[in-house]
Formats: sequence, C-alpha cells, structure tokens
Amino acid sequence: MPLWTPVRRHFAHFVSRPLRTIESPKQRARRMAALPNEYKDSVRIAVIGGTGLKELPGFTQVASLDITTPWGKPSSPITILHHKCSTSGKDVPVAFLSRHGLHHEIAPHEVPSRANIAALRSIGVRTIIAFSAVGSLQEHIKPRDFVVPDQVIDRTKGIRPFTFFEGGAVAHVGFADPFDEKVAKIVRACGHSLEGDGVVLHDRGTLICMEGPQFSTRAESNLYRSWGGSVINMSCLPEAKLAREAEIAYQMICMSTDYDCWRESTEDVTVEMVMGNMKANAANARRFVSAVLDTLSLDAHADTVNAKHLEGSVKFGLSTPVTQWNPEVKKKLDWLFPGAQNWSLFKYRQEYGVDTQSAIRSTSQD
Ligand SMILES: CSC[C@H]1O[C@H](OP(=O)(O)O)[C@H](O)[C@@H]1O
Ligand SMILES: Nc1ncnc2[nH]cnc12
Repeated sequence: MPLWTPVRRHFAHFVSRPLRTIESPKQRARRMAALPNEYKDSVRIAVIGGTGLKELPGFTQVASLDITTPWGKPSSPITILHHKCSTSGKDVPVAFLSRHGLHHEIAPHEVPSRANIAALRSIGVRTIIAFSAVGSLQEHIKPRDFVVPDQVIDRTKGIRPFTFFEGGAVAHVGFADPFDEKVAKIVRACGHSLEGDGVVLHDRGTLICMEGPQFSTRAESNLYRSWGGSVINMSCLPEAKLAREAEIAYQMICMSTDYDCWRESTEDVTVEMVMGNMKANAANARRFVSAVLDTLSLDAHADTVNAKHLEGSVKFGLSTPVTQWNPEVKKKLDWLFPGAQNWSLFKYRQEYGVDTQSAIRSTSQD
C-alpha cells in the first residue's frame, strides 16, 4: 500500500465528517465565562445536577455567578437560566449548580456542600431540586426508573463537613423527614403526568447514602436491602442536612442506573453502566425537570417555593445565645442569615418558654 493512502483516507474522512456538535470542556468553560457575572433579581429555585447532569440544556443561560462564601467556593459557577413557564409564559429564573464540578472532577466526599448551599441561599434560593444517579436495591426499581425518596440512612463516615453550626454556635434542627414533603408532592405529580411517556416513577423510597467513592461490597449491598433500603448513592448527605439548616426546602429526584451488586443475574455496577443509563434516559430527566420547574413557577406554589414553612426554624433550634457567638461565628452565620446577629427570639423562648410554632407565626417579622 503506498505510504500516502492512510493520510488521504484520514483527510477524506475529516472533510466529509459532519460538523462537531459536542462541546469540549474548554469551549464550555469559555462559554460560561462569557456570561454576565451578576444577576439582579432574587432566584428562588435551584437545580443541583449530579452524575451525567452537568448542565440543563434547553434553557436560556443569562448569567454565570462566581461566588465565594465563608465556607469556600461552590463546586462550579452557578448558572442562572431563564425557564419559560408553559402556563404563564413568564421567564422564571432558575439557578443551576453542577455538584461534581464542570468536568466531574470533584469526588462525592470532596463536594463542598456547605459552600454550595450557602452560595445558593445567598442569591435567594429557598427550594432545591437535587438530581442523583442511584443504584437500585429492589427488584421492582428497574434501571432508568425515577424515585422520589422520602427517607435516608446515613452511611457516610463523618469525614465530610456536615453542619453550619459549630465553632461556638450550636443549633439542632429537625431531620426526621429529611426531604421536603410539600415539594415532593409537586415533584410526584409532575412525574406521574409523564408516565406512559417513558417515565416510570416510584413515589417513595429509602435512600442509603454511602461514603464511596468505591462502590459497596456484596455483603453491604445485601445488608442495606435487609434494612429496607430502596436505592443507594454517595451524594445526598450532607447536602440535604445543610439545606435543612439553611431553611431551604430540598427534594432529591433519583434515577436508577444499576442494580448495585446484590442481584445475581445482573452484572455488578460499573461507571460505564451508570453513565450509559443516564445518557439513555437524559431526555426523560430533562422533561421531568422542565415539568417540575413549570409547576413550581405557578403563583399557587409561591409559599412552598419560598419555604415559608421553614422560615424561623433555625432560631428555635439554637442552643447558644447570639450574645455568646464569637466574632468568627457571627461573621459566618450573619453571611448565611443576614441579620442573625440581631436574633432575639432565642432570648424570648428561654425567658418565656413559649410554644415555638405559635411564636414563629406571631413573630415572623422579628
Ligand atoms: C458515577 S457512579 C457514582 C456517583 O454517581 C452518583 O452521583 P450523583 O449522586 O451526584 O448523581 C453517586 O452519588 C456517586 O457520586
Ligand atoms: N450502585 C451505586 N452505588 C452508589 N452510588 C451509585 N450511583 C449510581 N449507582 C450507584
């Protein structure tokens, strides 16, 4: 074969190849950097994307915010998207954050969840829809099915920073129901509206959040099944805990990508399997998010989206009087809750022993 043939073949292939439509990481970073770095309105709703969901295509990107919090920088710049609500026609701003970074360079145990949650709250976010690729621990939850979990079992190992309240300010918030039931109801209704159209939804489930980054052993996988676990991931915690501490309504939407390693007739989970199923079901995931954003944008859900039901809960979970906060804690918590330095309800509760819920209602302006 003459020497030049492969070159010519290669060139012929090059010229006849369709134009590249897949963006390189560099191009993507450049495109984001070209967006304005500020957005003047409050953004109430955020989507946190996980494995296989680094962006929300199909929405207009209007800004890319580079925020530094007292807990460091978030996983990625926060993109502000305009979602055109299909019922009202209004443009609703939505924040998008990629949990594992722009190039999936952040491992589950390295995700800066405090910075992520604090940065989202700082731009006004009060409702988070978090996406996650999960392994199924139950036969009836098939790969590509969606699950809206209502419980979580913490199998992380305590190596991830998991609270805003430490170093001199102690608070304990309720976490009996780790997800937001009001948001969950909306998410479930949206998921069901897409059923029959390729979307299969399980209304409830117990999520096991393991440490990783290695997948589980078979013994662990079977143990979790015996505990009643429905699905497993590595990313729900401390994200959900921190959202609760920040008085943000948080609901995770899980998409099953594999049967982990407990099912004898199926191959053990691999990254290839996870990515393959995420990719194959990406259109459904997008339709699901779109439907959820559409519904959350309705005026009828404004109180839920603004997390009115969580407002003031941290004040009542405080164990350390604000007057005792050290300057560093004061600075951090005042960043998270502007005006926290002046919280007086703690004193009120201590002195008068009031019923906390009625105090929240009667002094919501405090
Ligand atoms: C790539 S498989 C393990 C990885 O996938 C899930 O990511 P995410 O929850 O962010 O969608 C899981 O939690 C692990 O981080
Ligand atoms: N089997 C699995 N275990 C933990 N996280 C996962 N994410 C997707 N599949 C998973």
